[in-house]
Formats: sequence, structure tokens, C-alpha cells
Amino acid sequence: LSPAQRDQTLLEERHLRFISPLGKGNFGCVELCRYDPLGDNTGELVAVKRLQPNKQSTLEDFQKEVNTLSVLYSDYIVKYRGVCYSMGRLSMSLVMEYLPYGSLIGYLENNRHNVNTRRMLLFASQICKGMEYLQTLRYVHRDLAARNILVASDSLVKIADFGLTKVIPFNKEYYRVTQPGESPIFWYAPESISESRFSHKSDVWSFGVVLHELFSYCDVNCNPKRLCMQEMGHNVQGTSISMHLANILKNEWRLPAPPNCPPKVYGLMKQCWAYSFDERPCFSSLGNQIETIMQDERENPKG
Ligand SMILES: CCS(=O)(=O)N1CC(CC#N)(n2cc(-c3nc(Nc4ccc(C(=O)OC(C)(C)C)cc4)nc4[nH]ccc34)cn2)C1
Repeated sequence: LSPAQRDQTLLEERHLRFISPLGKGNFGCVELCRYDPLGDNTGELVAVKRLQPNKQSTLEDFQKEVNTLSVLYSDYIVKYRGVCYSMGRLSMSLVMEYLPYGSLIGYLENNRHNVNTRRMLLFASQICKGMEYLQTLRYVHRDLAARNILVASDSLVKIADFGLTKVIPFNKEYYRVTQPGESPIFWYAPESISESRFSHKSDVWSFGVVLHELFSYCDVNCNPKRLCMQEMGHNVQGTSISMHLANILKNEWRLPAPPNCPPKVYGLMKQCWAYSFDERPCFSSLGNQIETIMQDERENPKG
């Protein structure tokens, strides 16, 4: 964006009217606000991510997240609306479109009985398209999980929360992080767990875990962390949890098929969970396979 255009996305803190909290994470929180410059309640509802300045999260990291989201244009990625500086640029807020149905986890828990296989496959194909777009810009999301997928309507989901997103350098096919921080290791590919290597193919692994969450209706009793901890036995002595997890994955253990999950869908998950990253499918191949399964579902609906 040119400096002049960029100013359009420079919003004024004083026009943001707080309404209610929407979500919370380790480095920030998200609020529902109305951006109401006319002061007559005709302004747009927006989701505002406030930076919780603490030791880990810095203004610099947050600025990178804003810079990432501000250049992404996809129907399947939450829209950037602008940025607000406050405390004389010592703090900032990221303003985004408000998605009324909230996170995929809450949506599936509350709508379990009217979300059938076809709808789940539609959501899966939308996430896949969003990830395919991200890949064209050489971004790896690094935190693809149902908790970071938002529901715009009964037939549209979007990828959100680009706090861990990194650009892969042009001379490499992966990104290596130094400080793993609060890692969601139960969504991580083996090479991400043991070598902190992140690539489009490690995002594909996480996509497989999101498929598992989708077809488990995000049921808390069979979420990835719980199933992995059960497999490892809760008495993980000595070896760190991540070492233990890396071992069971190396010994070919994988998340079990969710109850009533169509075999072809579990087959997709298994492809995403190929131990070596070059055997995992790319997002465009996954998208095509999902479309094919959707076609079969249309012809002989089971779920
Ligand atoms: C990681 C640290 S984080 O703190 O930055 N953080 C958490 C995060 C995880 C992700 N993604 N998050 C994003 C939103 C969010 N929510 C929404 N709408 C809704 C609509 C309804 C509801 C709802 O019913 O909620 C209750 C509490 C059950 C009543 C919730 C949210 N629209 C959005 N547009 C852009 C972001 C965004 C919320 N949490 C990102």
C-alpha cells in the first residue's frame, strides 16, 4: 500500500466503542467493538485484537502480524480493516472484520446435529483454499488448528490468527524457529517437534489434525491433545512430552479415526500425516481430493 492508501487503514482509537470480549490467547485478547466515527451507532462492528504487552509478545511481533494480515486478500482468510495506535505508538490494536459465529470449536459443539458430512467437507475445502492462497505468498501459518478457524456463516469459514505466521526465505523450502515458545505440539509435524522446521508440508500435517477436529465435532473428549496424552500414558517420566510425542509418531502411531468418520476422509488425514514431509500431499491435491469426496457424498449421501 502507498503511504496515502495506508492512511485509510489508520483508524482512530477514540472511535472504537468497546462492546464485549470475544477471545483470549497468551499474547493478546480480541474484543467486539463498533468503529463509530459518526458517533450515532451506524458504524461497523469489528473485532479488535489488543496487544497484551508482556515479556514474550513484543510490539515488533505484533507489527509483523499486522503487516501479514494487511496484505492477505482471500474469501477464506479473515479480513484486515486497519490498525489503531494508542499511548503514542507504544501500543497498537489490529482491527478486523467481525465474524458473528465465532470459532469453529464453539460452532461445532453447538451445532453438532445439523452439520453433516457435506458441510464439514465444504469447510475443509475452504480452509484448504485459504492455505493454498497463503502458500502462493510463501507464508507458513504454523498454528493451523480449529481454535484459529472462524465461522462467518453456516456455509463459510475463514482462517484467522496469523500471530505465528512466517515467510519462507526464497533460498529455502522451510523456516526454522529459534524460540519455540508456547508450541501447540499436538498439531505439529514430526520435523517441527524435533527440529523446529516449518514448511508448507508441516502446515499440511496440521491441516490433517484440523480435519480430525472437524470430523470429531471438536468434541473435547477426543481432541488431539487428549488422545496423544492417552497414547503416551500420563506418566511421561523424564523424556519431555515433545520427545515422547516424536517417538510415538516415529513408531507410526496416529490419531485414530473419529467416530463415524467416512473412510475416505480418514484416508486424507493419513496422507497429511506421512512421516516424511515430501510424501505429504500439497494443498491443491488435498483440495481436489476433497471435491471428489464431496461429489461422491452428493451422489450417495450417507452423513
Ligand atoms: C491467539 C490470541 S487472540 O486473543 O488474538 N485470539 C483468540 C482468537 C482465536 C482465533 N482465531 N480469536 C479471534 C476471535 C474473533 N472472533 C470473532 N467473532 C466471534 C463471534 C462470537 C464469539 C462468541 O460467541 O464468543 C463467546 C465468548 C462464546 C460469546 C466469539 C468470536 N470475529 C473475529 N474476527 C477476527 C478475529 C475474530 C476470537 N478469538 C485470536
